[in-house]
Formats: sequence, C-alpha cells, structure tokens
Amino acid sequence: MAPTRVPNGRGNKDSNGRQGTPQDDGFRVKVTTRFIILCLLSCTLLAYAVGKIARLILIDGPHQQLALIHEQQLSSLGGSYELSSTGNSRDHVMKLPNPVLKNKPIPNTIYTSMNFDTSRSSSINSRWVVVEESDSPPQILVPGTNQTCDADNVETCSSCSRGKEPVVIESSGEDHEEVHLPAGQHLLMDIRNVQSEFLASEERLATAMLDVVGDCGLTLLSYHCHGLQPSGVSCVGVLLESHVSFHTWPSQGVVTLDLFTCGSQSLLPIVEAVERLFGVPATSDGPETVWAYKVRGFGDETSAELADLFTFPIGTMTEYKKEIISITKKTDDIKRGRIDVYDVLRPTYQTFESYKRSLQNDNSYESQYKEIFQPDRILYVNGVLQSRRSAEVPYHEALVHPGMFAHDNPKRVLLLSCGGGAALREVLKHKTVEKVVMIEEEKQLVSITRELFPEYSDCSTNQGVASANCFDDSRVEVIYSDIFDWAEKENKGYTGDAFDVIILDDSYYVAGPAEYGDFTSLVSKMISDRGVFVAQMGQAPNLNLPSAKHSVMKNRFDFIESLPQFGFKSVVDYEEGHLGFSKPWQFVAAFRDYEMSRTNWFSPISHMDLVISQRIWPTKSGDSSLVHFDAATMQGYSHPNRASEVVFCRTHPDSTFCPEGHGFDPERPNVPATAFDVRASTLGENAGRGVFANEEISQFSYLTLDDAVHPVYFNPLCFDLVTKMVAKLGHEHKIQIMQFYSLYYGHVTSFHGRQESTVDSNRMCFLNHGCSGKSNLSMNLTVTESFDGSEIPQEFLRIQYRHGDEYNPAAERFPTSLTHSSPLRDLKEGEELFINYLAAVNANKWKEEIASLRDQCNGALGDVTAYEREK
Ligand SMILES: C[S@@+](CC[C@H](N)C(=O)[O-])C[C@H]1O[C@@H](n2cnc3c(N)ncnc32)[C@H](O)[C@@H]1O
Repeated sequence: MAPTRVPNGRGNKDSNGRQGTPQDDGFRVKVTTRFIILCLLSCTLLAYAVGKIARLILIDGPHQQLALIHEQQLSSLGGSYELSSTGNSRDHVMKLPNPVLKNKPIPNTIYTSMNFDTSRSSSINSRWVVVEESDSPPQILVPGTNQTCDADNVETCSSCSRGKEPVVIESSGEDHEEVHLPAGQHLLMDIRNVQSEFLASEERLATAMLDVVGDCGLTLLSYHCHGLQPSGVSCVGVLLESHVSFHTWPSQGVVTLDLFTCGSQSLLPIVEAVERLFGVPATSDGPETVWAYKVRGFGDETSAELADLFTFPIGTMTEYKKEIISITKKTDDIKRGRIDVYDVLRPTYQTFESYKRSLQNDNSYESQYKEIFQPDRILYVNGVLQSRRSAEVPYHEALVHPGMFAHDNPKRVLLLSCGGGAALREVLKHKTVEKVVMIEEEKQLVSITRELFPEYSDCSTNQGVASANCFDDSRVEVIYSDIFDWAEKENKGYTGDAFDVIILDDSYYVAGPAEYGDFTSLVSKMISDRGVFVAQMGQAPNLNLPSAKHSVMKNRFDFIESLPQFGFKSVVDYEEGHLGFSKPWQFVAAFRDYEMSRTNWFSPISHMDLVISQRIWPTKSGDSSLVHFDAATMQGYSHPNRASEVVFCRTHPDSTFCPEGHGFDPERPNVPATAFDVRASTLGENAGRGVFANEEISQFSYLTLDDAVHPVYFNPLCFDLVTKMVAKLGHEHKIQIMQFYSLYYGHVTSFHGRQESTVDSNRMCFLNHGCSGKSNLSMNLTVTESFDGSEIPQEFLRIQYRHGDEYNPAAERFPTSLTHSSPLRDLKEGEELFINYLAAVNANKWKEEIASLRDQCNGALGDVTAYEREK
C-alpha cells in the first residue's frame, strides 16, 4: 500500500523557502474503508492468536498437568474418575448425586453465590436440590440400622428427626413446640485409617454426605465440592438447618467433618452414622474416630448440657469414647432428668495405642495388666459425673469407712441415695453390721448400675457375706421411695429403730434446692444417741472461694454449720483427692457422741490399723479387703484442708482461731529456756516450786519455743490406758507417777474426744496458777477461781472450745498439743510467771476443779506438794 500524495491546502515551500505551486504539494494518504476493515480483521486475528497461545502456555498447560497428575493418582488408587478422550478435566464424567426432596415443598430461600477463579481446582462441582414426587410418605433411615421410618410422623419416629434425643422413658404427656432460639448443635468428627480411594472420590464422599443428611432427617439444599491438588477434597453442604462440611487427606487416610444444625435436638446419635458412612476402613484395623460435641449459640440449655458430661467426654476430642446408655425422663423433675453411661479412655493416663495393645495376648505389659488400660466407665446423672469405675473403690471407701470407724460398734446402718450398691459393699465389710436399710428414690438407677457396673455390688469375695451380690444379703433391705415420703407415710415421722451410722451420697438434699433443714431434722430423728452421720458434699472448697454468704455453695455451708443445732456434738469435714473427679471431694461427718467418735476419729495409726484388722472381714482370695483406705489414710482425714479453714474464716472472721491464724511470727522474740529459773514459789510453801524470769522479758515474746514444740502428749487412748493401769495396779504402783505427771503437770483437754494431756517438756511445766487474776501469761480472762456460779461462763467456754459448739475447721487445724504461752505485759527480772489454770480445766468437772483451785489459792496444800510430801 503506497502513500497517496495529496495537495497541501496551505501550499508547500521548496527547499529555498519559496512557496510552491499547488501542483508541487506532497503525497496525500487515502484511507479506504476496505483498508480499515482489513486492519481490524487482522488485529482481531492477531489478538486471538496471542490469547490462545498465552492460555495454552499459562492456564491450560498447568491445569492439564494438574488434572493429569490427579488422574494418575486416582488411577493408582483405583478410583472411578474418567477423563474424556480430549483429556480435558472439564469433561470429567462424575456421577455426583443430587440432593433430593421427596414429597417436601421446596424451601423458600434466596440463593447467592460468589466464586473466585476456581480454574486451578482439579474439579469443581455443585449440586442443587431436586424435587422427586412420590405417593408414599417420605422415609428416613433410623441411624445405625437399615430400617426406615415415617418422617412425616416424627412422634413415632423420634430417633430420626434431626438426630434422636436420648431414649425417653417417661413423658409428661404434654407436647411442647420448640421455640426457635438462636442456638444449635455442633458435631465435630475426625476419622483416620480411612480408605484413600474413598477420600479422593467426590462421588463417594458426596453420597456419604447425602446419606448422613438423610439419616438425620435434615434438608440439604446444595453442596459444593472442590477436588484439590495435589490431593484431597473439600465439600460444604448447605442445609436448611445450617451446614455440613468436610475435608479429606486421601494419602493420610483422614477426613475431618463438622455438622452444625440449628435447634435443640441432639446430634449425638449421628456419630455412629457418620462413622459408618465416612469411616470406610483402609485396613482390617478399621477406622479410628475422635469426636466432640458442643451445644452452641444462645439457647435454652438443659442442666445436663451445662454439666460435666458436655465438657468431658462429649465436648472433648478424646481418643476413645462410647455411649453405653443415655436415657431421659421428660418430667419437670430436674433432680433426675437424665442418666448417661460412657466408656472412655482417660486422656491423661491412657492412650488408644496402649488400650489396643492390652487387648492382644502378646505378653506385653499392657496385655498383662489389661484392667489398667481398659476404658473407664462413667455414670452421669443429669450430666453430672456421679461415679467412675476407675475410682469408685476409693470413693466409696472414703464415704463409708471413716464414719463407720468413728462408731465403736455400728450395727444398724442407713444408706441414703447410695443406690449403686458400692456403699453397701463397703458397709458389709464391717463385722459389726446386723442391718442395712437403703432408701433409694431411683429404682432405675439401681438396675442400671447393677447391670452396667456389676462390681459395685459384688460381695463374692467378702468372707462375711453369703451371697455373691451384696443386695441379696439377708441383712439388707432396699426401699424405693423418697426419703421424706418414706419417713412420713410409713413411719409417721420416723418411729423405727435408730441407726448407728447414716450415710448420704447425694448433695441434692444439702446443696440443692431442697430444704436441708427438713432433711437434717429427719436424720436427727433416725440416728441413735451415739450415731454418726456422713454426707458427701461435692467438690471441696478451694482457696479462692468467697465467704458462704456470697457463695453459690451457700446452702452447703449453711447445712454443715446447722448440724450442731440438730444434736450433733462435733462436726468435721474431710477431703479426698483420689476419687476420679477433677478436684478433691469433700465429706462431712457429724457425731452425736463427742468422746467416742472423736477419740476414734483421731486414734493413732497403729491403733487404727488394729481396729481395721479386727473389724473388717477378710477376702476369700486373701487380697486386702480395703484398697485405698487404711489407718494412714484415716489420719490424713483428721485435719480439714486449709482451704476449708480459709473459706470458713472468710465467713466467720471472728470465730475461734480465725483472727489468730496459725504459725509463728518471726518478728516476735523467742526467749530461751536459760532465761528462766525454777525455785520456791512466792505463793507460799504449800504451792511448791514456780518459774521466775532471770532477765527482762518483753510482752508477747514466745517462751522457750524450741522446747515447747516437743511436749509430752498423752492422747486419749494413752491417757485412758494410764488411768486403767493405775486403777488396776493401785496408787502405790510406780505407774502412778505417769498419771500424776500427766494430770498435775499437763494441760488436760478433750480436743480429740476423751481426756488427753499435754505436758511441757521444759521448765515451763512448773508454772503456777495466778490467783485472783494475777496471771501474767497466756490469755486474759476476767473469770477467776473465786467464781462460784454453777453455769460455766461463756468466756471460758469460748477458750475451752471443744469442737462441739460449732463447726470450725480453723480450730480443728490448731496444733492442740502445743501449750506455748506469751507474757501479757513486759516482765521484770526476778518476777514469777503465772498462767490462768482456768483456761485448761476440764469443762465436765468445772465445779470440782474451780473449787480445788479456790482452796489452793486460799493456802490449801497443793496437789504436787502433797504428793511429794507423801513420798
Ligand atoms: C503444774 S504444777 C506447778 C509446779 C508445782 N508448783 C511444783 O512445785 O512442781 C501444778 C501444781 O502446782 C501447785 N499450784 C499451782 N498453782 C498454785 C497456786 N496458785 N496455789 C497453790 N498451789 C499451786 C499445785 O500443787 C498444782 O497441782
């Protein structure tokens, strides 16, 4: 195409600048229509060619490669993926199923979708719900079975509709329409050891998803899957009720799935269906599933859903858990709404690997000690952990034996809410027992426990029980009734024989909504004059709890503190940490007979060991009858936990021993024994020796602490022994010096039941009584030996704390064997030290002892001086 010379309208100039003539104008270019069309055509063709080449290089090539890789992987896995003859992955022939609505109206929804460039996926598939007309009513599968049921009639098909509720055993008869709360159920499942081919096949996965959805009576509106590179599939199904999604790792044999549905119906029954449909086994070992379940959103959770069960095991991805039973009563009775039993591996101690090894007979450690590695079986009532097989023995031993041993001779025992049978098993280990009455409201709980926890009521190894099952022992009477009904209707407020020991294994009466006052009053009618009452209190208090008044545990604290009002002379609490709960458990023991029960409660280990061997039936096998409980365990219960004291003192900051606290103040001087002399008392020759300061001693100093912490202590049993020996051998026998020493140089108290004595192991044992309020040590008391009133003064009772007037864990933790005294004012050099003997007289002998002191202060011969003169 040659340029056409066209005239220049302004005229051209030649090289000399002259204006040229029109004939001399330059070339003119003429653009024809044909030229333009040709240009456009050629440009379009060029752009198309460049685009095509670029696509081949940049997109189709790699994609083709990915698809080919994918195809190779599939064919190596034996998958049913097919490529068209062109080899283009877009032409994959997938037999993906459509979600189908049978005889259901198409839900009204607004569908929106946003896609990013998905061209790098090896496959992209979406399917939308289609409607299939049918004359028969829609059928849905019962999870875990091959049976179908009528989905239109949810009442007859309660196990199908969006998951089944636990088996309903009783109905209130009222139908409640579900309120549509913004809440739902979320099931998370991870399955491993799944067949790779299955995990790479979108068709098979999608079919499994549709089956799961169908099994639960859910409505799948659409689903969208991406086959990923290098492998794996991601799918999301949109449900009318929310969503289902999963992701697969074919080469690792893993699928993770989650299903979320709105509404309150449980998805738990679906676990089995998902496991069955998605857990296509890779090897003969079968798939392994871990799952967790959450109740989500802002709904109307039941108390069970808020309790232990929904934290563990249901809410936790554990290696092994299996529902054994789940039953629900549809009543308003929140006490016993639901019973669940689960088998679980305890993640802290057990692994699935060890469990599997224990099942083989390969002589491995695990196979030799199968019982250690087997799953734990746990019973939940209304979602609250009640008992677990792995710790039931320590639990029931801790519940039963301390109370039984606090009684000298427990013959009649009443068990309240101890339906499982394990408390009965422990009671029947005591040779003294002649009658056991069990009052149990929950007959069904008893039968479930007997069936699923047979070892609880197994008495076959007990030499003292003729029957294999504890319930069949002729001494046992089981009454299925509410305790109040039973007491009222059948016993007119209880007029039967009293019980020596009453054991309550249900915090409902004391910590729940019930009136604990009514309950305690009933117990106090049923218990004998020397009876012992024990109740489990639930999770032990911890150091961070507020005072009872501000605590959610207020009822419990109030209940414990109310016991003295019902005739209990001493109330103690104890804790045990090895009961299979996440926190230590607290028990409370209340004694009708202060002396007997507290003496037994605090008896020394050797004595307790002896009593155990005398009172407990041996086993037929020769194994120990008691597993966790022994004398040392009992000793561990003798002091309440510090947390118990701390919380009590938060509630009662002024109560005995709360303001003082425990321990020694390092700021206070500790005066050594060398600062004191022992010589004739200033009280006169009838008073014998006294203690004098040989240097100035400041107020509040500790006196001879290093020695004072090692007193000579006669515990009640030892004190008894000495008294008995003197009675038997006579006052002339040298043994009498022991009695003399413990009585006249010691502080006689009854903190631990019967009389006991603590004697200072240094010269402080020579301290005399300061007559007429002359005491300069220890505590200020306004009452003196000249007081002759018959009623014991309150201030004396307060310092004479016998652990009976009130429940007081701070006092129980006080080191009663320590008799340290401090000066009430600065003492001068040469001054005699006096304490107030009134602080330590025996309250039971108040009148005699105060009279004797009065006489001595009036110059009568002192006991010590009299004794020494006789000798
Ligand atoms: C713990 S000892 C004190 C040391 C005793 N004074 C001594 O000579 O060994 C208690 C005995 O001291 C005597 N005693 C203590 N205070 C007394 C007092 N205020 N008046 C008379 N005798 C007293 C009594 O004999 C009493 O039994």
